[in-house]
Amino acid sequence: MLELQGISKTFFPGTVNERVALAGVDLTMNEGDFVTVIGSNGAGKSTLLNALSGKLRVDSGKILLDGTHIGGLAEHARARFVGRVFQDPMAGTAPDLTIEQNLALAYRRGATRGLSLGLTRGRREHFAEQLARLELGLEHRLRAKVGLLSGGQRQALSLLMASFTNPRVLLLDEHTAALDPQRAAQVTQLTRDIVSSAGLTTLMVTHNMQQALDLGNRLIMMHDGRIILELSADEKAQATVDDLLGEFGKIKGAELDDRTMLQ
Ligand SMILES: Nc1ncnc2c1ncn2[C@@H]1O[C@H](COP(=O)(O)OP(=O)(O)OP(=O)(O)O)[C@@H](O)[C@H]1O
Repeated sequence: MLELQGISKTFFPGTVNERVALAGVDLTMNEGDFVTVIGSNGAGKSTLLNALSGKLRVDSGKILLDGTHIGGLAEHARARFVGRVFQDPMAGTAPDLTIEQNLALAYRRGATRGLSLGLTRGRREHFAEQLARLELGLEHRLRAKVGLLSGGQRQALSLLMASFTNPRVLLLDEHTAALDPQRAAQVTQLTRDIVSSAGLTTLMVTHNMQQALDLGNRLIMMHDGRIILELSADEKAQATVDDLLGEFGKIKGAELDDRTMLQ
């Protein structure tokens, strides 16, 4: 179980640039919960994921994984149990390394430095099996440099790498936003398959309302550093994009991203 208890973060406190990014967020996720996160611009969505991954330290509040406080652990220490995929397809993979080298690095994530990549025959076979799940033919290109892949292929690979070691928490930060609609749909489907087959506890930020409704079993809406709406599985199943836009309409001054408005 993952529990966020009153987590808060203010950037540049006490200055003219002060920004309250998280204002006491409480969220409890059970094992296997897949929560989609939507919100206005600057609502605190990325900051929430950064707080969970350890990229930034919160000012107050607790992050508990099965009752253990992990808020004090550095990002590299959390990498063992937190997987993350970013919006930028270039962010999750190393372009100058081959597909198998990237996978090997993901495989030993969180292990002590200095170990070899351990690219044994058995390991390569395992990688090929995993890559075959993507249905992109990458299992035949284990020694190709990742820099040669398309954005969609790299994002699919990032997703596989992030989920490879069965992380306790998977964080998806608008991971389909930079892809064309066809590739985005493919990576969305892959997300559904990978998360459900491994039963991963997942938080996914998206500006795509339909995607937020289609994926996952719960939905939260954020504004001004707070969770202002939570939908349970049943409520989410019945909700429409218009309902969500209606909820946004109730927030005074909420700025929605152009990508949200265009849907
Ligand atoms: N590193 C930072 N330094 C200063 N302010 C920051 C930093 N990161 C985020 N903020 C501010 O914190 C607030 C929340 O930002 P955050 O990026 O979490 O929002 P978001 O919901 O992800 O927004 P968007 O959908 O526009 O990407 C904003 O006011 C933002 O300007």
